[in-house]
Amino acid sequence: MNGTAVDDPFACFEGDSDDDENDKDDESKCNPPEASVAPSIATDQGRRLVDEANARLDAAVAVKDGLLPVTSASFEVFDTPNDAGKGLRALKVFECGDEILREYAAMRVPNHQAAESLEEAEQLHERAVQSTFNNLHQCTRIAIMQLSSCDEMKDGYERDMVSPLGVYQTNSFILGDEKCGGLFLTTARMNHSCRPSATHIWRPDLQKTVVFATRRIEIGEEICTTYGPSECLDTQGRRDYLRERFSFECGCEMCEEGNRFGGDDRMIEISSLQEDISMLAQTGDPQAAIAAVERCLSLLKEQGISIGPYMKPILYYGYQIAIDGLKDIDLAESYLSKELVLIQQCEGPTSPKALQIQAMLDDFK
Ligand SMILES: C[S@@+](CC[C@H](N)C(=O)[O-])C[C@H]1O[C@@H](n2cnc3c(N)ncnc32)[C@H](O)[C@@H]1O
Repeated sequence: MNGTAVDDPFACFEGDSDDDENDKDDESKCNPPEASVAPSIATDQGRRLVDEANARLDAAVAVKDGLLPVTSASFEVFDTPNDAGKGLRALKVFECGDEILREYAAMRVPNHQAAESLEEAEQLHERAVQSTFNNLHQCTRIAIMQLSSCDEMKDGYERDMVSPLGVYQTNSFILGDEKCGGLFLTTARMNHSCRPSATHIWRPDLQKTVVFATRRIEIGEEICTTYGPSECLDTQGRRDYLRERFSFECGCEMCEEGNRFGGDDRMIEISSLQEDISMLAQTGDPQAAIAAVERCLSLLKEQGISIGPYMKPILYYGYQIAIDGLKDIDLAESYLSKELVLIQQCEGPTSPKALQIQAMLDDFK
């Protein structure tokens, strides 16, 4: 049977997101009345009820700290119909820019350890992952070990041979500039799509990862993010990247259905335009560079990937070329305004980057 409520032994928590503003409501839902004040119930059944209530109270606190998965009436974990294992799917309609969830890291591990060799660096990393894992609350260790692991791809591997390192490598990602990686129990359930419906961003100001819809997501539709690559590649290129980097064969709709989405031809044209833009900007042909920017933006839109990581550098190029090459302030302002809308949708309206761009726009006035 699908769904977090059934699969997850800790699934007693409700709430659209782990939003601080919702915390008070969530607490009143999760706190069983008088749970922590043991009344004088002498029976075994009474004692068991109090123990259960206290366990729920502990767990309710834990979910606020990223120690347990976030559960919600807005999405659920389900078994995907293809080879991608579990995934996240929408239980309500999300519009582009809607926040889907936010959560603290269950586990954070520093990335940069001084080492003499690659081998030593790998050993240090493995030790750091293992010792961080060992120090976690038991319920978090159990929740982590329920996640998928690239170990499972290896021949002869059984589920009970999966290691914390394998799970960490499969599910963690780098936290912005913070020189460490993080594993997030709910975000980790999002599969990759080369034409994603969502994006996840580490917000250092909140110390949380936040997931936003990058287009309308219908009820029942899978919520997918992108694991990369950052440049536009054809199907073969993207699949090679994902196989080498993450050890899986991408089965997303864009890879499976190729040219239904204009696929390879369009992606190859976008890729060559990306190269043209930087070359034209450097060789002092700003008019041609701006024409390439505009063509690129319209192809990204046609491809259905115009809200997300591909778009940001193109808009930034447009802004730079308009300022430095064309000296056209109005055009520069229009690229910056588009970038602001994009960042507000992908990182949140009060994110540090959105506020920074807003301040730049205010300077134009
Ligand atoms: C971060 S986990 C995502 C959640 C995972 N499916 C689960 O069951 O918990 C990454 C793993 O999901 C699978 N996966 C993610 N995106 C995929 C895709 N587009 N095609 C095939 N498998 C995918 C791969 O096995 C990958 O190693």
